[in-house]
Amino acid sequence: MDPHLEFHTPAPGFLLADERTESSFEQIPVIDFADVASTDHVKRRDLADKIRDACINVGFFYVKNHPIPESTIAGAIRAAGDFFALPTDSKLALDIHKSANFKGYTALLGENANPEGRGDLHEGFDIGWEEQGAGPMAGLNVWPRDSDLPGFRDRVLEYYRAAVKFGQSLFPLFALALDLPENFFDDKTTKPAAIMRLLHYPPQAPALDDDGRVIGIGAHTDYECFTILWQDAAGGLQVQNADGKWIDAVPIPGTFVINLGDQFARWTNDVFKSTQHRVTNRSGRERYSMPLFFGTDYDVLLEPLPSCISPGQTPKYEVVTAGDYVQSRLAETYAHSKGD
Ligand SMILES: O=C(O)CCC(=O)C(=O)O
Ligand SMILES: [Fe+2]
Repeated sequence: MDPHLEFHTPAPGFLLADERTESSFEQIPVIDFADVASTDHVKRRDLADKIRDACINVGFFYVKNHPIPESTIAGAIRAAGDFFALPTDSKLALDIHKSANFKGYTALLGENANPEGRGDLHEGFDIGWEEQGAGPMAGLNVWPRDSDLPGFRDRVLEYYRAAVKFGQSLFPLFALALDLPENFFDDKTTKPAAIMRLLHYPPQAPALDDDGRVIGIGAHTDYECFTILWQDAAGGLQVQNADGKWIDAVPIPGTFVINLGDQFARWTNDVFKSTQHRVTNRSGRERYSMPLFFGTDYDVLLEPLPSCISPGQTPKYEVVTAGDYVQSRLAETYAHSKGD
């Protein structure tokens, strides 16, 4: 049997629900992924245990020794710089509001991640899974003309494919971390609902956030299972602990940040944390980042895992499909600028 598919037998009576904490972390753990492709089950179990710890206590962790080549990252970031430097009219020709499935360009203040906010001080470019029939969120991406931006599409797709592959390699580890068979998510992630964004945050002018309602991206949780985030050296990402304190997710060269989203919180009845986070770019220079949000296939039901519900406990969330959930959250986020 392929050791990756080996079934892990949970300890008798093991209840993940008993592990739920409201811990007030002060630091975001760094996890070494050198053993991610190991066929040694003990090493993978060890990695999964570290992931479980981070998911239960923080909802965020850094990954070092990740598999994405630095040249692929550099190519995508160069593409982002070139794209956001285009004239506004060329970018608005790709306006996300013209797309049926949330693909394309979001102008400054076009998104409002926190409903209390007045628009987010970033611009973005979104692409996703192109295969038709993968649900209403899938469909063709929109791209600038190659003559306007030679090489853009190839560089962005090279990064997208590498990040999707990385994401696919994480699902078996999350399954192990949840004491499930490593292949638990295989039939739920056949058409990866993976949305990737290029983000550009101009330096934050002090006057803008007089009332704290216009920042780079307002406090929010992500909607999918997990996010693979590359951030540049500018800093400004913060993560909220259970006491409400904002902890800096300082950029660490050579790492990715992984954070959990609402789909995993729903599978686990909040044993795994979908942690609030926000960005304020006070570095005095441009900030670029690239999140890839990895969800399950559109029709997968977000049903709580039995091990995450204590006897007599009522599940916290109504069961919905993963796709309907993400689609409704995206609609809320962009409603703010629709029709402008
Ligand atoms: O830019 C970042 O560092 C975070 C972006 C983010 O939280 C998001 O797009 O959901
Ligand atoms: Fe986020």
